[in-house]
Amino acid sequence: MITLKDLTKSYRSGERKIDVLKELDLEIEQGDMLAIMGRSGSGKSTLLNILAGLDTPDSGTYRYHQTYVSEMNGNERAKFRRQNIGFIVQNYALVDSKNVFENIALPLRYSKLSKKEIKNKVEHMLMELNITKLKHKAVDTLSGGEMQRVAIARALIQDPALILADEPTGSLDVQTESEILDIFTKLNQQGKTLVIVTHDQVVADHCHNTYYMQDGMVTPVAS
Ligand SMILES: Nc1ncnc2c1ncn2[C@@H]1O[C@H](COP(=O)(O)OP(=O)(O)OP(=O)(O)O)[C@@H](O)[C@H]1O
Repeated sequence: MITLKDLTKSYRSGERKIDVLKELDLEIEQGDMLAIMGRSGSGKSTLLNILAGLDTPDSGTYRYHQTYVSEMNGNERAKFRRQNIGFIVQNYALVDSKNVFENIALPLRYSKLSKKEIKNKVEHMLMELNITKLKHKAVDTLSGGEMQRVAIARALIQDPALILADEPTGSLDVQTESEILDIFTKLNQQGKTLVIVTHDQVVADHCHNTYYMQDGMVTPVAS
């Protein structure tokens, strides 16, 4: 599904150049559920942002099925992202001024769907994630677990094939983490591919494969 080849990425910080990715290679199979672990600052978020098309490598290639994302311009990447990627972050990134329904509907704002079609889609998503009763609530009144369910619903509303999650359970208690992991497992069983950046071995244990990021590269961890 995905082939990353010889990816490099550096950042400048004043006079200093930080080489974050150093000729990184990675293959991700369709239907995989993959954890990426590694120390703070090792480049996990950088890698995830490149996979999402939010950031670009300095060199190397990123192939998604038959298309080269690494050759796309900004507009093409934005379209690629809308069509293929669901992105979930640790702190949910919900819009406080909008309620649960409106947050989940956000990615559809440029779609050609009618109001009724959007309503149906969002209501289906609310049901799937068992949060129908939260529909009209302000997001800043929700618990962490509820916020993450809303964020997952929003990430899934366009039915992306690839779900990228950056520390998705990092702010949650053990019980809520377990519920979110069950949701991820169910999504994977429905055919979604998941890549999860995590510091948490419990999360990695739920995945089929784990990679460790170090020295700008990823290596598989034997299970
Ligand atoms: N936009 C940026 N400008 C400058 N330096 C950056 C930028 N983004 C990341 N970095 C640096 O690149 C390195 C890798 O950062 P990254 O966030 O990818 O690591 P990480 O493994 O996800 O860390 P953490 O586990 O703490 O989230 C760090 O040294 C970071 O300071």
